[in-house]
Amino acid sequence: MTRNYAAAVNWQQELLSSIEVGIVVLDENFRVEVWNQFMENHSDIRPAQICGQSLFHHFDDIDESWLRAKAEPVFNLQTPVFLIWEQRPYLFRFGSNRPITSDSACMYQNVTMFPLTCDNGQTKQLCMLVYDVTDQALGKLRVERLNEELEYMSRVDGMTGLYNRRYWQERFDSIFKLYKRRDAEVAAVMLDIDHFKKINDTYGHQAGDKVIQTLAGLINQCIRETDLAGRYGGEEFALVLPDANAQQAHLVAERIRLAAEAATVLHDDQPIRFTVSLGLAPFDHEVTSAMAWLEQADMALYDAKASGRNLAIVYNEED
Ligand SMILES: Nc1nc2c(ncn2[C@@H]2O[C@H](COP(=O)(O)OP(=O)(O)OP(=O)(O)O)[C@@H](O)[C@H]2O)c(=O)[nH]1
Repeated sequence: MTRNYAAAVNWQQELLSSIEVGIVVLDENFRVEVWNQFMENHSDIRPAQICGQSLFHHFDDIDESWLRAKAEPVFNLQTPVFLIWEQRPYLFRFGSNRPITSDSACMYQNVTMFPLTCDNGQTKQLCMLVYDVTDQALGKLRVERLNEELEYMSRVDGMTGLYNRRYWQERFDSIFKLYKRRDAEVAAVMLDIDHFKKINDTYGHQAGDKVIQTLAGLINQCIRETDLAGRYGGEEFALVLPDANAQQAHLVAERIRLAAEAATVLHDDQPIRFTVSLGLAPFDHEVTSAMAWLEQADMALYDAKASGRNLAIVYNEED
């Protein structure tokens, strides 16, 4: 061995040891030929323990048939293959050395596999480069989570947890368009707390807020998951009940009305009772816009108020 050649081999060894990337060389049977310092540090497996042995023998949580299928083009077509953390968070289950306050117990990894070609042009080995992308992945996951939270907050009324008016209206408009093309039943409901001003005036605004929150909870208990409930205004709520004809929607409305009538809200040890009025409008193909449909429910609500309150009334064109 010449002096220059020996020095080059030494540098290569140092390079393999100091680089902050995992380097693994595998033969066609997935036996390990090279296992650098990065891999040793994170796995606690020394090269002498793993070289010459099957990778799967040491990492039985790696899905063998999946990895073999992924590596096939590297051996057969001599093309590189990339495994990214978004598809699988990691190939090797290594602990993350991030602070325990971070959300990751494991190291997120991107892995590149590329062919090592012999002089005769054949590929008998592949090289894996294992990149620690934990910071990048956690950053991206955090941004995604924040965006989801923002989207949720932009749709929901902070006081009740029901949809806010803007989002409810948006969904209502698309439901209207959908049912215009369908031959199916759906009903819109508007409901409003009776004499709410009196509740505010008697018990205070905070007590009024509690009544609104209690009613929102009752509405949620009385409707299906597929129904759409929103806070339309101060003490006014709007619902859409898919697959409900006038009679079925009236049953739901009555359930809400009776639940409100039976509820007691405690504020400063004072029991507060309240009732609600509801107006229902089953979808009618003749109706020309979502707004016109909602106005029918509003007219029925007006009717319920005018007829004495604590009532659920179905819109009737003749009235
Ligand atoms: N506590 C509280 N009050 C609100 C809120 N939004 C609106 N209000 C009050 O709700 C009251 C609604 O009063 P009105 O529209 O006169 O209706 P009402 O007293 O319920 O009478 P009817 O609907 O005719 O039975 C007003 O006093 C508003 O100030 C809110 O978020 N919290």
